[in-house]
Amino acid sequence: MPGPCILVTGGAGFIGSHTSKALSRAGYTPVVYDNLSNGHVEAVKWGPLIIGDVRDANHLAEAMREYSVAGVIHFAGLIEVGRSVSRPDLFWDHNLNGVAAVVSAMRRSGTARLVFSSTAAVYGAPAEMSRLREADRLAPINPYGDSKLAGERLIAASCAAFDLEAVALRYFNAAGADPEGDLGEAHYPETHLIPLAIEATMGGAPLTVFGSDYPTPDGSCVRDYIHVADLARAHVLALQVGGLDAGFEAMNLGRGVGSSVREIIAAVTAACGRHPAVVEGGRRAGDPPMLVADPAAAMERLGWSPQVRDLATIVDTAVAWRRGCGFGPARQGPAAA
Ligand SMILES: NC(=O)c1ccc[n+]([C@@H]2O[C@H](COP(=O)([O-])OP(=O)(O)OC[C@H]3O[C@@H](n4cnc5c(N)ncnc54)[C@H](O)[C@@H]3O)[C@@H](O)[C@H]2O)c1
Ligand SMILES: O=c1ccn([C@@H]2O[C@H](COP(=O)(O)OP(=O)(O)O[C@H]3O[C@H](CO)[C@@H](O)[C@H](O)[C@H]3O)[C@@H](O)[C@H]2O)c(=O)[nH]1
Repeated sequence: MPGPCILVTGGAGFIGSHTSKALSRAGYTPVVYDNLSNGHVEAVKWGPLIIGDVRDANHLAEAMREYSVAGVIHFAGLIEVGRSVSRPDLFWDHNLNGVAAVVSAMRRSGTARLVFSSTAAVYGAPAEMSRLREADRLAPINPYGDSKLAGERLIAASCAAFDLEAVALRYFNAAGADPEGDLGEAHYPETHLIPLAIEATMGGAPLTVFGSDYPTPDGSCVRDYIHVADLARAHVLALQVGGLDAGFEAMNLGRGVGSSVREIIAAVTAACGRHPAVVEGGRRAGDPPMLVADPAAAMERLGWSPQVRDLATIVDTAVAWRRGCGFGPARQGPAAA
C-alpha cells in the first residue's frame, strides 16, 4: 500500500467515499469496510473494499490488523431522521452497537485514533434561533440523534478509560458532489431535500415541503448545508490534530449559514433553469425547525474552513452529478433500492 492505511467504515457511502478520495490525496490508503446496504462498489476507487457489518467486532479487528491501520474513520450507520422515528430499534442497533464494535476492535488491534460521524441532530430542537456551539444543550428529539449522542458518549468514556483518542465531527447537512465528477450522492430510495428537488425538475415525483408553519422566516425548516468535499477535508485534519482535551473533542462542521426549504427550492430552480414540481405537506416526524452551526471550534482546532461558501455552488455540483447520471442510469430510481 502506498501510504498509511486508514479504515473507513461506511466508505462506500456519500460522505465516506468523498473522504476516501481526500485521504488518498493526502497520502493515505483508505481501506473501506462497508456492508453495501446503502453504499456503492463504484464509489470505492482509492483502496481496497472489505464487505462486512460494522457490528462485527471480530471482523473489524481482523481488518485493522491485516492492514496495520493508523486510524479509523467511522461513518457506517443509518442516517434518515424520519425513518428513525418509525424504526428506532434499527437505529440504536446499527449506530450504537456499531460504535461499540469499532471501539472494541480498536482496543484489540492497538489502534489509537478515531474520527466519528456525529450530527447536528444531537442538539435536538434548540430554543434559541442562533448558531449552535458545541457546549450548547444536547437534547435530541429523534432516535437518530439519540443513537448518535450515545455513540459520542461511549467514545468519550472509552477515551478516558483506554488508550484511545477521538474527534466527533457533528456535521450539519452534507450536500453537493465531487467537483471533478468522480462521486456524488446516490441513496436508493433518496430522502434528502436537494437531490429530490433536482429530481422534481427532471420529471421525477413532485417535492413535498414538510411543514410550512415552523417559527422560521418563511415557515419552512432551516438547515446549514455544507459541501461534502469540505466535510471530507475536515476528516483528514481531524485524524492528525494533536492535544485533544481529555483525548476527546466534538466539533461542528457547517458553513454557519441557514437556508430554508423554500430557499433550497429557489437555488435548485436557478441551477436547473426550471421550477421543481412542489406540493405542500405536513411536518415530518422528528424534524427540528432550525439547525445552523457555529463552526468556530473546527476552524480554530483543525485550521479548517469551508471553501465552498455559497449555496449556489453546492447545488450546482449536485446538479452536475445528476446530469451525469450519478453511478449510471440503471441505478437511478427506487427500483434499485
Ligand atoms: N448526510 C448527512 O447530511 C449527514 C449529516 C450528519 C451526519 N451524518 C452521518 O455521516 C455518516 C455517513 O452519512 P452518509 O450521508 O454518507 O450516509 P450513506 O448512507 O451514504 O453512507 C453510510 C454507509 O454505511 C454503510 N452501512 C450502513 N450500515 C452498515 C453496517 N451495519 N455495517 C457496515 N456498513 C454499513 C452503508 O452501506 C453506506 O455505504 C453517517 O454516520 C451519518 O449518520 C450524515
Ligand atoms: O422531501 C423532502 C425532504 C426533506 N425536506 C426537508 O428538508 C430539510 C432537510 O431534510 P433532509 O435532506 O432529509 O436532511 P435532514 O433530515 O436534515 O438530515 C440530514 O442532516 C442531518 C444533520 O442536520 C443528518 O444528521 C442526517 O443524517 C441527514 O440525513 C428538512 O427540514 C426536511 O423536513 C422536505 O421538506 N421535503
